[in-house]
Amino acid sequence: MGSDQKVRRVGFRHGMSKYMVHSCQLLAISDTWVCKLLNTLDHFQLPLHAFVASRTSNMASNTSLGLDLESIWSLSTLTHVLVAILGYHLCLSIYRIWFHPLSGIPGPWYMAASHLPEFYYDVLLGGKLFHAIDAVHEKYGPVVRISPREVHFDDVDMISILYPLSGRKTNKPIDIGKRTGTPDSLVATVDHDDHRRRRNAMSAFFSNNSIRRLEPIMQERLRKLLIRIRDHGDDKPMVMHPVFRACTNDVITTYAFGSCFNLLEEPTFGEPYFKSCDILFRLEHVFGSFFWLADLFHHMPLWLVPWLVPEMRLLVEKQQWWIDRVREIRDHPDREARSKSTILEGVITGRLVDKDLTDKRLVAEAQLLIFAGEGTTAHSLVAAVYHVLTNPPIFDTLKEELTAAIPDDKALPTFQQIETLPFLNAVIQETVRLHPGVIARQVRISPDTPIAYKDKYVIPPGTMYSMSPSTTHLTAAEFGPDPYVFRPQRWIENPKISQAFLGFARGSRNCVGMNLARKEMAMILATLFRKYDLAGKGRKTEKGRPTMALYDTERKRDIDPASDYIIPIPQKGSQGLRVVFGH
Ligand code: HEM
Repeated sequence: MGSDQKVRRVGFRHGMSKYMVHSCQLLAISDTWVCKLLNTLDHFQLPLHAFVASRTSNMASNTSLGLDLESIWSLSTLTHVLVAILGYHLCLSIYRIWFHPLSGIPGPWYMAASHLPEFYYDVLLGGKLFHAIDAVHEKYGPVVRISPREVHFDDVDMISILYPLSGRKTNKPIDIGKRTGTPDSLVATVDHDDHRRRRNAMSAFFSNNSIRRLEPIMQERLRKLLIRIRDHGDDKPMVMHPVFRACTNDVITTYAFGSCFNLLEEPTFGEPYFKSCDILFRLEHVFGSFFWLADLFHHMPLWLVPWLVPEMRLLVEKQQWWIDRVREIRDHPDREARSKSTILEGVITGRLVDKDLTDKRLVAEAQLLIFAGEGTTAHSLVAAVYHVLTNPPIFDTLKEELTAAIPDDKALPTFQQIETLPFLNAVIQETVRLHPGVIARQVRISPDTPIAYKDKYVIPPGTMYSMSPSTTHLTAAEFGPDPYVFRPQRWIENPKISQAFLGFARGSRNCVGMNLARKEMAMILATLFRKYDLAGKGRKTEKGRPTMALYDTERKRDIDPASDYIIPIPQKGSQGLRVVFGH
């Protein structure tokens, strides 16, 4: 185990003991509170009966006593209701720990007993369950029960069994739709067969051949990106996340609808809009814990949302734009004859059934495409730039490869030039391993077939099970003794390690946009690192050559995930990756 990983592990252990203490405190507090309440009520019972009896005898002569009696009765009813609720939860917890079909799976009793730990880590602490899960694996082994109804794995040998490409049905729980507010989008589709039909309508747009049509669109955006960087001014730190997010948003919106918001041209790179979207991500765990709240929120009319949450106005405006575009395509009299150059045109005119073509589902699909296609790739791009700039030997190897492939440093790269560059591809793969743009657990359900774990345990059909890239990518033996270290060469030395890679998920529900994500990353990284030289301590730069260097950016604070809100979020107060350019 490398020293960095040890540090991380010790950090986890420390974090875990802290979390355990917190959860025990929480349970203890609620327990004490409940005991106190019961004692008080118990204590109250006898005097209450005596009081009721004495008052009842006087009732006929004093009408005001009727009111007292009512409040007394309601108090007594409340006592019974509370005791019944507590009794029910106690029995349920006992059942879940000792008699549930998952009771033999290792894991802490409090996670088996209730959803309270999930609520505590994800809602109260803010997206921290993923750290707690790592610590639970460390203590209980590669298969653990992390909630009354979910089993989590950290075993590379299970990947092909848990995430098959074909051969058995793979469902998803309704949770994902509730959390994201897109219950009928592809990623949240519960039923296996519905998913296959919807995925087929979209997947052709993401083949390597299909995305070739995006080359001029990407090049045009890259030209704009370079202009914005030049105009930003020399030696002035540039916050890169919104810049990359604007770039990826423009590309995916154009591909989905045929036009975009030109966020790269906005002075703020669309940051206020992104902040507006992030509120939805921040609500994810709250909605996951309170489905009724999710339903209430997602069923309210669109105009009411900014009225209740003014910060979401910009997102609602974009949602209205998506709705208008979807209706325009779907309700076009000559729908079938329309060209199918955009994803939405393809989806709408594809072989779908009526229930797939409702306003609600199509807008959810549009929202999924935009959200899945922008922040994810931008997050990984930020991490890639950080690692290349902090590792001069990696920068030099990449520069050498790019210089050979793209002889003219004033020209933008073409798809053909960057397609087969082993080191650039290794940089991308290593980045997504350490910094996947989707950090959420990859949850699935096998609806009909039980899943066996090495003759030890059987996961019954209908059970939620999951794996997480943030766990497996730091523990799998495939990644050697230094899994926390950014070392692209590992992918060139041993390509077989890809069998432990979960960055884009695996199986029939893996990331449909991964070719696009890889291509966007390759084009943006090739453009930046071909044009700019690395400046900094001990680096000799040629006079007149453009340079780039990191500005006050730390891995733990600004790059590593501190919270899981589907997308990874860095520590509070972080400004993310900042870079200074010189021209
Ligand atoms: C580095 C960038 C990206 C990463 C790390 C990533 C990762 C993932 C992962 C892990 C999933 C599976 C989620 C689950 O198990 O529930 C997924 C699904 C998906 N991704 Fe990506 N993604 C990236 C970029 C993109 C891009 C550019 C698009 C383009 C629109 C995209 C579209 C989708 C869609 C539509 C799904 C749902 C697929 C399905 O359920 O069949 N992703 N992505």
